[in-house]
Amino acid sequence: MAEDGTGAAGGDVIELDGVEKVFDVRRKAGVLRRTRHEVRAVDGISFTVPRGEVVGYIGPNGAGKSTTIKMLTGILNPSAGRIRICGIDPARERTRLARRVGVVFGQRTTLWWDLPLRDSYHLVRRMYRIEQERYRRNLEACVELLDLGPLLDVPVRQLSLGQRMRGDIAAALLHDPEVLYLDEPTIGLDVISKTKVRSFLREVNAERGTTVLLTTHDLTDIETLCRRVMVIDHGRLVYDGDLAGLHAVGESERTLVVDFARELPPVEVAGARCVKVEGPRQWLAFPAAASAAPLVAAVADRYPLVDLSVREPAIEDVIARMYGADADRTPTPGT
Ligand SMILES: Nc1ncnc2c1ncn2[C@@H]1O[C@H](COP(=O)(O)OP(=O)(O)OP(=O)(O)O)[C@@H](O)[C@H]1O
Repeated sequence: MAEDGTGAAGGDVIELDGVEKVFDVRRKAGVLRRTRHEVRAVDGISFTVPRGEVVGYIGPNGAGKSTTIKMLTGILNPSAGRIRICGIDPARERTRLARRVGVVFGQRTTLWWDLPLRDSYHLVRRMYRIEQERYRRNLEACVELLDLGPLLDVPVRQLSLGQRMRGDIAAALLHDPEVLYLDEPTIGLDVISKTKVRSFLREVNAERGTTVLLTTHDLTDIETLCRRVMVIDHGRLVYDGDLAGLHAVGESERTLVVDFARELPPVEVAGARCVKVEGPRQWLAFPAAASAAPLVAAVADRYPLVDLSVREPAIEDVIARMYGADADRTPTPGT
């Protein structure tokens, strides 16, 4: 990627080399005394992301994900190492970089609380000096794909979490960013909103070739959107590959939750084991890297099936299993 930040087609859009972030934390240790210690939130991370790739950036709570994203936007300065986004150093040229990236933080909105969505978007347009025709085109596409039409005149504070999130994602895309950072974009959303957000992001990536870095605690986000996943733990990159590989390394399991027409003894099917029975409902654990289709076919063939769903393992479980810390535990079946 050109150092001048011109962002030539192709090449690596996100580049990190030996990046560290150390926080200096002071704690009260008496009436007048304060102790100081260091929190090494990001501890020597290197990776590159080529243009157009959608990458999952996952890890347990406190692993260093948000700190990384804040450094990639220029909000935080790295303590060591080198970062380039579209060839730009985020800490030195935050404003110039802002024109090339979009950011969505699931836990807080970038919209104006008391303004209707439409007015928030006008302000975004003026802030980024988006040319009128481009703005109209982008807004139209977002409104259609994210079902925002009926919400445009509603003040942001009156929107549900799912509606607000869709509104935030549209705001982040109005200036056609080349790179999109999404920090927990589906957190707290219902199933329908999650599906809408995921299919919209797929469309944006396919149509515009936007490079996406996504942090999430929801493995279905990763499964539907990312071919590549990076795992960070204690500030270090501990895995970089595809999701199937991650499941294989962690020997993780998914769960087929099956409702039968009546109560049955634990069913026996090849490739799965029954881990819980509750009335006519049973939980069958199977290797997460395997397809659910043959298992579903085998169960449907031999038993009176009413309904079924597939549960993904929790990201925390997958990572714990990577280290063998939890190797003997069966996944916690949901209800
Ligand atoms: N401003 C700060 N001052 C001191 N310590 C911080 C600061 N920001 C983050 N940390 C610490 O750095 C570590 C990484 O935090 P970070 O928020 O990046 O984790 P995360 O992976 O995003 O976690 P979560 O999934 O809970 O959002 C944690 O130990 C956190 O307490």
